[in-house]
Amino acid sequence: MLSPAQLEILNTSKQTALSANPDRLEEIAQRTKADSLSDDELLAFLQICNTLYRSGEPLIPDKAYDSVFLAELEKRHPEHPYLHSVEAEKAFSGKTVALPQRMLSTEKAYSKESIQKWLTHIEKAATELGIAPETLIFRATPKLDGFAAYDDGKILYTRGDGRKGTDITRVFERGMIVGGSGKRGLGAGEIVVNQSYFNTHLADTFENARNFQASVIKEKELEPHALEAIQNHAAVFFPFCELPDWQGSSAELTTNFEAIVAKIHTLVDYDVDGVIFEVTDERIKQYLGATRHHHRWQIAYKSNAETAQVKVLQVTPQTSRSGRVNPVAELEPTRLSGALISRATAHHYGMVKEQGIGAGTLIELTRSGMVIPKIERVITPQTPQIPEHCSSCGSNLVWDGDYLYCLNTSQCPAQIENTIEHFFRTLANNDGFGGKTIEKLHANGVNSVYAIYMLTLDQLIYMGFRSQDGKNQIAKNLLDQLERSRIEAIEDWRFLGAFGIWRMGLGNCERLLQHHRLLDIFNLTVEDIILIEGFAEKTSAAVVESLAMIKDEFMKIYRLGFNLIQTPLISGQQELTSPIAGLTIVFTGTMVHGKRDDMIKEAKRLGAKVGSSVTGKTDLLVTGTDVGVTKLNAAKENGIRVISEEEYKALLG
Ligand SMILES: NC(=O)c1ccc[n+]([C@@H]2O[C@H](COP(=O)([O-])OP(=O)(O)OC[C@H]3O[C@@H](n4cnc5c(N)ncnc54)[C@H](O)[C@@H]3O)[C@@H](O)[C@H]2O)c1
Ligand SMILES: [Zn+2]
Repeated sequence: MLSPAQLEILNTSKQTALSANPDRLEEIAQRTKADSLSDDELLAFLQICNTLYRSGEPLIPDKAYDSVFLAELEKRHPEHPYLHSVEAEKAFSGKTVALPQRMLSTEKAYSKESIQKWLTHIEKAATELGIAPETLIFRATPKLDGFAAYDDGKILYTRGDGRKGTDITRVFERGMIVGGSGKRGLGAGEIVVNQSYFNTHLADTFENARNFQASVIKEKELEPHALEAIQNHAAVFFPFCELPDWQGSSAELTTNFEAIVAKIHTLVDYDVDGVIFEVTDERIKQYLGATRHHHRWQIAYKSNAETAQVKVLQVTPQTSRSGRVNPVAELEPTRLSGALISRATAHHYGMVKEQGIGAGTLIELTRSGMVIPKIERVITPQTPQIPEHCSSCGSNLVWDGDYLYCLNTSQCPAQIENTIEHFFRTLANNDGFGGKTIEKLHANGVNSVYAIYMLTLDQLIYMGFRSQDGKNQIAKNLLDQLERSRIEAIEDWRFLGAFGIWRMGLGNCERLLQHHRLLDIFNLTVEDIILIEGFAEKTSAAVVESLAMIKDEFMKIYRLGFNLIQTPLISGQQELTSPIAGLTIVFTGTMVHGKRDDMIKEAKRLGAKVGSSVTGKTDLLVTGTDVGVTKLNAAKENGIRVISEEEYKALLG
């Protein structure tokens, strides 16, 4: 499942048609097979992965991105511009400014041989310049896996597209310090977070370090834990020139290669995803220059140790807002290509049971980007740890296929609290309703979003929302935030998404509301929803069912009066300009360009009526191959225009 955050990024970036189709996106991401994709699809997929990765919400592991999808593009089109430029990041809000110096990516090497080749290249350049190769000094530093930025002493810039970045000086105003000597103005570096700090203080709030780093940069008010991390100096901007390093000659580097690489990985307590080698002589740097993608005097070595064998300490069940119980394996903390990993998820309890995952199980772990890694393979199984009762409410758990569920929807604290938390988090126009507050409210008998909106100041104070000196500011703040959530404008699709309807992530909510007004959606049938692109039959049925279930609660909350921005309807606009609006069309035969069902949906979207047989009312008969004579004759008799699939495509333009 794509997360709400991922869908939101896709929604706002709208780069490609593929980003409007989360189901297809997920299918590609999960199969990690690139050869079946068309060129367009492959490029679109790479761009989407890149956008998500740079926004802190990676969709696929780095390894899959590099060695499956990027490699496929390289195999097909070695000269493709995407491979030869800096992968741009989605612009963060803030002023766009030209970078004082170009920021590039790095060339990558995965073997010692490639590094040796690079050394030979540098030595050749030295000889050409009349410099004795033995006198050259090489520098090795940890390749920080953080968020690249550039500090000119006044402004801190993001890398952007390598030429223009965003002014994010605000991170210094938030109290972030510079790592190393602490001096400003030292050029390129990365925003990084201390690994041990992340694991003990942030791992519960942020899915991964990349996610945290991106959040530090955003304009939005900082999450309290993130602010605390900055103030505790656990998150810093570290200039590359200040990094601890190894320096030596080419001969020393070749002789002690493995030891140097191992040593560099231990020099900092930040996520590291390789070693950067560079030559220090400025004359050679100048002489070699750069491609549009990387400096020729620098190279990144990435070892392939991206998998590790790890022991499971225990499997912890977590009940989600839908009642599904997810198995989370707590692991012996293990360093995997730079990151310290202490938790992994198994796909579902079916897998836990079948493969024997419990205390003491040895598993093979693959680092998935920076996301909580998934368990790839069980090496030595143990007795599986399967819960019988919900860890939150104690009710009996039941199996549905591979999944375990707690069915106590109306009383299970985990489900209620996660549902409420999801509501406020999705609205994203309020603060204060995090896990702890909601837990406390629930402990005081408040068990729905509506009930929260009904609370009075006295009730909140009575529940203990006041400071030790008896002041009522905390309770007042909560009421203010509730008010703010209603007054501050939000898109109606976000409001709908906050109800956590099954299969209705933010992307689907927006798509639905592009075709129907918010209050009309409760009257829709499965057939109505299927017509919308991206909704298959199963999804449509689930949506109708869940909408019916939440209708009462939805209406109660809706009537509180929120400041909703209406999604513009696209069907109306498309219909007006569509060449087939108002026509009655019949499709017949086998279509070659796509499925007939899809063509029917498209035609309806463009304002046409679609008939199943040719009658006097038919305007257009569209024919594929193997067309039956009955329809053709009927068309002839009624003087109806008959066109081929090609002609129909041309008509739509
Ligand atoms: N998982 C995904 O979906 C996904 C998507 C896009 C990219 N990626 C990953 O991103 C990588 C490509 O990103 P990139 O273009 O940023 O290139 P890169 O990984 O080669 O990193 C280049 C950057 O390294 C930084 N750097 C860190 N430590 C440094 C040091 N000690 N000295 C000098 N520079 C240092 C610089 O900021 C430079 O901009 C690939 O490895 C890919 O796996 C993953
Ligand atoms: Zn429960």
